[in-house]
Amino acid sequence: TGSTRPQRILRAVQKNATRGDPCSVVKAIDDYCRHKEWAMNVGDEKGCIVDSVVSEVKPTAVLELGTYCAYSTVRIASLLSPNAKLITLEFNSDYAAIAREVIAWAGLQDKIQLVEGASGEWIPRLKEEFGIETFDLIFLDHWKDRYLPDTKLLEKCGLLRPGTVLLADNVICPGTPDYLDYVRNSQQYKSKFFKSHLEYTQEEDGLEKSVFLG
Ligand SMILES: CCCNc1ncnc2c1ncn2[C@@H]1O[C@H](/C=C/CNC(=O)c2cc(-c3ccc(F)cc3)cc(O)c2O)[C@H](C)[C@H]1O
Ligand SMILES: [Mg+2]
Repeated sequence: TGSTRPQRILRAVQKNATRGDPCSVVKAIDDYCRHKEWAMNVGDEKGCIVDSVVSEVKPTAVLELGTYCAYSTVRIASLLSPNAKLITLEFNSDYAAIAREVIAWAGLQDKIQLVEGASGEWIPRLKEEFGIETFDLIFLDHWKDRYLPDTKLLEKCGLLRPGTVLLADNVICPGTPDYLDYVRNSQQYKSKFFKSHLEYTQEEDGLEKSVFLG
């Protein structure tokens, strides 16, 4: 009954990061996953691209699909304006528990609402449960075969507006072919690929930024 990788990541945060300092939390996770054991965080290289998109969009309502250890949750939330909110969906209760601790260590509990549940069940409830009209930015980083169905569900639920930005991780590795095909060929999206590398490796990967046109 040893520890899990997320538990070891949380321990690295508690050991090496300063409470209330999101940047030190991000750095502690990157240092651990680069030098001790790989984990599927968006990472520091793709993370800089995420930062630039967040800074450009200046979102007040952000949705993240797939929290895992809350690396990207903390990274994005640390860049948000005082009144902005980030909702993150995680359906694995063990990961959700770790993520809550990482978010607390970063001191970002007031900006982040972690919802423990599946995207398919919760996307239709976000308007009613959280008073959301539409999202300004959506970060997709959950199971890769769920990017497309969940994007269609977001459209159906009226959670996208002209200008909403969808930012998708791993469009090369592991890859999200059906999603890429959809956003790149649909008249409803203006899509752009940001070439990068798989977190902590030299493998090719990248992010797809798709603006919903309505
Ligand atoms: C009901 C299901 C849908 N609804 C859901 N609703 C809520 N939460 C959901 C849903 N589906 C999944 N989640 C949660 O999101 C997380 C899942 C994250 C998944 N990420 C990857 O698989 C990946 C792989 C590699 C990779 C690359 C190269 C390799 F060699 C190995 C691995 C790299 C990367 O950057 C990656 O993000 C978490 C583990 C899982 O519980
Ligand atoms: Mg990813």
